[in-house]
Amino acid sequence: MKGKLILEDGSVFHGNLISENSAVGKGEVVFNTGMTGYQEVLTDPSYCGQIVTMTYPLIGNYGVAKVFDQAGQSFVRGFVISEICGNPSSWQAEDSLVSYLRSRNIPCIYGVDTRAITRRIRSHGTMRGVIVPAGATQTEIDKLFGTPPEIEVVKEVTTKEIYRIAGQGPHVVVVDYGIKRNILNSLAKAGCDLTVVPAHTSAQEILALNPVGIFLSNGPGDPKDLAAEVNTVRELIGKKPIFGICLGHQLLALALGGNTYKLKFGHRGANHPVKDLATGRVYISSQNHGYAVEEESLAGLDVTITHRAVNDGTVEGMRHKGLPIFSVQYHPEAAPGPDDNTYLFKEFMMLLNKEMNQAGGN
Ligand SMILES: NC(=O)CC[C@H](N)C(=O)O
Repeated sequence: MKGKLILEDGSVFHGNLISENSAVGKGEVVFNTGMTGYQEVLTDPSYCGQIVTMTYPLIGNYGVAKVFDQAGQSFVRGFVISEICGNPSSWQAEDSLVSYLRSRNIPCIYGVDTRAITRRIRSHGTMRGVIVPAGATQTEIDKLFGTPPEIEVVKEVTTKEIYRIAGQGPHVVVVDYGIKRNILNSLAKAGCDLTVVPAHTSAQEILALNPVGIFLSNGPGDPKDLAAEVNTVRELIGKKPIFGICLGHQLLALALGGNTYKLKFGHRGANHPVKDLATGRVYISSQNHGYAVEEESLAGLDVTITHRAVNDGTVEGMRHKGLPIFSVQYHPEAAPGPDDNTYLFKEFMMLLNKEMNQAGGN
């Protein structure tokens, strides 16, 4: 079935729809430059509300397997591919991407010029868009564009109930704003005993669980839409060691008195270089963010900038000067991407062990 992707600026990209049942999708159109990792991208809850364009020209060639899912379902509003591989080959493949997209009713358009889309987004900035059948009327299209942008995306992706992932080490409360499975795996692998709580959990409820430390997860949307969550983080500062990733990093910055802003077209891919400012070493990182922490807003706060994006200088990490609190904008858990940054989970463990020793010594 023929279809098209229409951007807010009126540009139209023609292609084929993967299924008639899920022909319509609307959301903010973003691009991801990863050469692999399409299944992790599809199931990363941080993409909730967005239509993702993959810039790599051939997607689906190693199929899909359960082990790569980052959540129980996909929250993307659409997927845009140049050439889709219907005949995958990999020892791990359990199914093809085509049937994965169809069985989950994920709106997908393929056979489109993804590089042209990317160039347009790069020059105009991120825009909203819709995926529709070729025959969609202007009234139908106007109606889709007429609906307001989604802001309650964290509510959609956060866990509905508290759950535990038992471990031998320090107890950590994980605030789930839309957590990727591999973050939970990485924390568990580092030795943490985990209690995962919904995004709206209050500071009192979190502290009542008596954690050694607190982890703030990744998640979709604009951090400034999360006033209650920012207040909660503010109440937690100074009480326990805190580690934040991506949205967690942004919420921490807002809670400390800093500011966030929207990037023109964001960072999404698996090979973004970040510089550790203390050592000068450059790490290759997995990234997925459309917002960032405003550097000037951190001046005068008790915060040191620890990492910076090599491509555009964006703040990619910070650390509190006096408290055991640190955060990164990129994804040390990778999935997809390189494992260069998993040492950060060990650093969190060191803070937790120190906290336990101090508590033991009191
Ligand atoms: N991966 C994330 O946590 C993304 C954070 C936020 N939604 C952003 O786009 O910047």
